[in-house]
Amino acid sequence: MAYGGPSMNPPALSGAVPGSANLKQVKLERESELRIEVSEEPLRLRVVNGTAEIFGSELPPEIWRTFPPRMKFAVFTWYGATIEMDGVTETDYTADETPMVSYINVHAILDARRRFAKASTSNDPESSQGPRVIVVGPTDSGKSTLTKMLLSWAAKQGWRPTFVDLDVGQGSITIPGSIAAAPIEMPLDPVEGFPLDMALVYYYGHASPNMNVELYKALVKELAQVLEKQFVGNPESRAAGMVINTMGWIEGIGYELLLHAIDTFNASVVLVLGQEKLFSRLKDVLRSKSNVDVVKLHKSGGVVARVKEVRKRSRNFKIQEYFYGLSKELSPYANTSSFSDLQVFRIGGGPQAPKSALPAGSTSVSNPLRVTPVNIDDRDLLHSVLAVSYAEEPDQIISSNVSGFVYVTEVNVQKKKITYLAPSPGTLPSKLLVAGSLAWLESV
Ligand SMILES: Nc1ncnc2c1ncn2[C@@H]1O[C@H](COP(=O)(O)OP(=O)(O)OP(=O)(O)O)[C@@H](O)[C@H]1O
Repeated sequence: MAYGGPSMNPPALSGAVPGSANLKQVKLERESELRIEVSEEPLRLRVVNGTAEIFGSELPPEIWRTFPPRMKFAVFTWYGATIEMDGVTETDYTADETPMVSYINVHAILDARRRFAKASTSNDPESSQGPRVIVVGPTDSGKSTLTKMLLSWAAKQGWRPTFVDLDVGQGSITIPGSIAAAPIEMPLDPVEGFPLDMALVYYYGHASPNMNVELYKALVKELAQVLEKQFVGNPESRAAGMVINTMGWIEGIGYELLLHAIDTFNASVVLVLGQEKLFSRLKDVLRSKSNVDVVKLHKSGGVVARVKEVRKRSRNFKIQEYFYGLSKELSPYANTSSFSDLQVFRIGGGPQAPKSALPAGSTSVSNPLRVTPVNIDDRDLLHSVLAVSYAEEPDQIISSNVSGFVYVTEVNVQKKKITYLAPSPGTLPSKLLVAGSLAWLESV
């Protein structure tokens, strides 16, 4: 089967349904998908006949679901289905050339490895460890989408795999600028996405690892160590293994960081999406590791590329979603504290000059892991997103995960008061807050 670009087949049965101007039915043949870009208005959709799934998560029959503006997704069917849409889309078309068969084959192999790990009676940490999958590839190759599918298919079969998100640029579990992990107990909701309630979150504070590479690595290591400890006491989740999503930065330092993640999480399966060069580099460099499989997979023709501006906007939406909910249905709580009740810290000395930019022979003197207090008076914090650390002392900040985030809406220097939004009421679980370079303007 060829996995080239989309084949723009006209839907076999398509047209307005009497009763609503925007109601349309689409009949999908087996192993084909309906690719949709939602317009600025929400779209309702349901399965009328047959079975269909969105990125690995099956849609219940007959029930209307509402998809938010600008969402891009595909409704895929293994055996054929009729889909009904109510609303105006930006684009919708069917495609029968998809890489889904190769993706489900990967899932089947992972499933067999999970069973093997579960059946292992020995205490050998190797054989009782399920697959540790890392998905890598350039930007817009469909990494997050493949990650979702693998997790949802595994959860559907009763596994409880751990999702790890190392992509600080977009942030699937929580706001961008974070790395996080969460157990996935059931197929992901196609609209709600990843569950946040049991997530283990570390705050890096920037949208690109470039801003402080050493900090990024330190947090990745911290997260991996905590998960490792959790696996020791939990054979079920150990056998289910993990699926790790990475960022699309695959050149230079980005490539080094991929190798660092593969090594730190002891990945056993590296899935390379959409780039021959990366596949061949990783295959070469990991050749000596007999327990690591490097697998090349085709990118889906349905993946929608996002330009820099769109990425920035989607980061802003993600922050907005954290405080206001997906459809702005939540109201965050505004709190005011005295400067003296909170302590805000920054990690590292701001952006580091790349080595190449320094005079020959010199090295940067700033310590990228230094934790320094921020003077709240200087108003720099206005519109910042701050993480609430679980650290008890400032020197524990790097090794501590965070309970959540606040957004600074006002800094009153005269009264020495700071006002912020928080997703839940009451006092913050900690007085130690962490600042980065992540800011947000509510109007965006
Ligand atoms: N088959 C498909 N049909 C329609 N839309 C799709 C399909 N596959 C992926 N998409 C959409 O394309 C966009 C990009 O996909 P995805 O986020 O998986 O890429 P990525 O490689 O993880 O991106 P990043 O560069 O941010 O790491 C998403 O909005 C996703 O929902």
